[in-house]
Amino acid sequence: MATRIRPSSKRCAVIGGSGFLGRHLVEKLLDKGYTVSVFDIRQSYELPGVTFHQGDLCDKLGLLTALRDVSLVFHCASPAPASDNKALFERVNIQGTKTVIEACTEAGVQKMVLTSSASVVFEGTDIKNGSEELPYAKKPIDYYTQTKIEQEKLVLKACNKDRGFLTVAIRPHGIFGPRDPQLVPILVDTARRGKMKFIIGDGSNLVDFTYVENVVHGHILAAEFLRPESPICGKAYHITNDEPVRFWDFMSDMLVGLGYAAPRYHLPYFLVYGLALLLWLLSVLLRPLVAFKPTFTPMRVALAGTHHFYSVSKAKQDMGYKPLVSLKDGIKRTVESYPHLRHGV
Ligand SMILES: NC(=O)C1=CN([C@@H]2O[C@H](COP(=O)(O)OP(=O)(O)OC[C@H]3O[C@@H](n4cnc5c(N)ncnc54)[C@H](O)[C@@H]3O)[C@@H](O)[C@H]2O)C=CC1
Ligand SMILES: CC(C)=CCC[C@@H](C)[C@H]1CC[C@H]2C3=C(CC[C@]12C)[C@@]1(C)CCC(=O)C[C@@H]1CC3
Repeated sequence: MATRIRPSSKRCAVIGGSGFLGRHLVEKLLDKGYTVSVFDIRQSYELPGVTFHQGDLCDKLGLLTALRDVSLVFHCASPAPASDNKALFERVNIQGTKTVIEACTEAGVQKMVLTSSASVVFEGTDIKNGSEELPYAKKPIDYYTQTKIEQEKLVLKACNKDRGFLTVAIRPHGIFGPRDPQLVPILVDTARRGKMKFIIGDGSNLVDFTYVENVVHGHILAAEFLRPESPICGKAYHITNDEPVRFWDFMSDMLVGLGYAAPRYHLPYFLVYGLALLLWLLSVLLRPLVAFKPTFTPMRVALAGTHHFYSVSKAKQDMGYKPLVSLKDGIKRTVESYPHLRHGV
C-alpha cells in the first residue's frame, strides 16, 4: 500500500499553465497551498497568487528566470495535435523538452512531472486494458504522438537520484472537462456542419475518456510521491477515469446533453479510414495551392473506431490513485459548462 509523503517545498512552476489542463492544475495547486508560477507562450487568464512568465520553452534564459527558487516543475506544454505541424512538434516537444530539463537541472529544480499521453503506445489497432509494460508505438499514429514518445523518453532518462533530480511521466487519455478547447468544440463544430450522423464501425469499441480533475489529481499525487526511495522515479503511469466507455456512447451523451442528435448510421471502419487517408494525402499535396483541413483525419478515425483503454493498476498501487469524479458526473459538469455551444444558441 502506497504512503503519501508531503512535499518538502510547495513552490512550483507549471509550464503550459495557460492551457486547458495547465489552468485546472494551477487552480488545484493554489487550493492545496502551493505557490505557483506559470510559464507559457501566451497568458490566457489572471489569478491572484499566480506569477506569469510569458515565453517560449525553447528559450533557456526565459525558463531560468521562471524557475528561480522553484523545487517542482509540471511540464504540460505542447502544440495542439490538430496543428499537424511536424517541425513545430519537433522543436517544442523534443528540443524544447531538452531545454526544460537543462534549465531545471541548472536552476536546482528537484522534481519534474511530465504530461505525456497514453497514445505513446497506440498504433491505430486495438489495445484492451493496456499496461505500462506495452512498448512504445513503432508506428505512432501521427507526428504529435511520435514527438510525445521522444519527449517521454528524454524526461524519464533524465531521472537521476544521485544528482537530486527526480522525474515521472503521467499518461492521460482523452482529457475532457470545462474549457477544453478540443474535444467538445470539435464535436459540436462537426455536428453543426451535419457530419455527426455516422458511427464508424459497429460502435462497440471501448475507449478511455478522463475528466480533467482526475488528470490533475494524478499529477499532484505523482509530485507528492516523487521521492528518492519511491518506485515511481523515472516511470510512466496511465491516468484515466478507469471506466472504459463505448466511444460512440460517450460522444452521443455529450451531443444529446448539448441538444444535438446522436449519430445513428453505421459506416465500415476501413472505408472511412481509407477515405480519411486519401483526403489527408490530398490536403498535403494541395497545401501550396489550397489550405483545407479535413475533420476526419486518419488519426481521428483510428481513435474513433478501435478499442483503446488502459489499466491504471500501477498508479493505484504505487500512488494510491483513484478517480475523484465519475464519467457520468464529468459529462454532466462538462455539458453544463458549455451553454454557448448548445444547439440553437
Ligand atoms: N487533451 C488531451 O486529450 C490530452 C493531452 N495530453 C497532453 O496534455 C498536455 C496539455 O494539453 P492540453 O491542456 O489539452 O493542451 P492546451 O493546448 O490547452 O495547452 C498547452 C499549452 O502549452 C502552451 N505552449 C505550447 N507551445 C509552447 C511553447 N513553445 N512554450 C511555452 N508554452 C507553450 C500553449 O500556449 C498552451 O497554453 C499536453 O502535453 C498534451 O500533449 C495528453 C493526453 C491527452
Ligand atoms: C469523430 C469526431 C469528430 C470526434 C470528435 C472528438 C475528437 C476531436 C476527440 C476524440 C478522441 C480525442 C483524443 C485526442 C484529441 C481529441 C479527440 C481526437 C487526443 C489526440 C489529444 C492528445 C493526446 O495525447 C491523445 C488524445 C486521444 C483522444
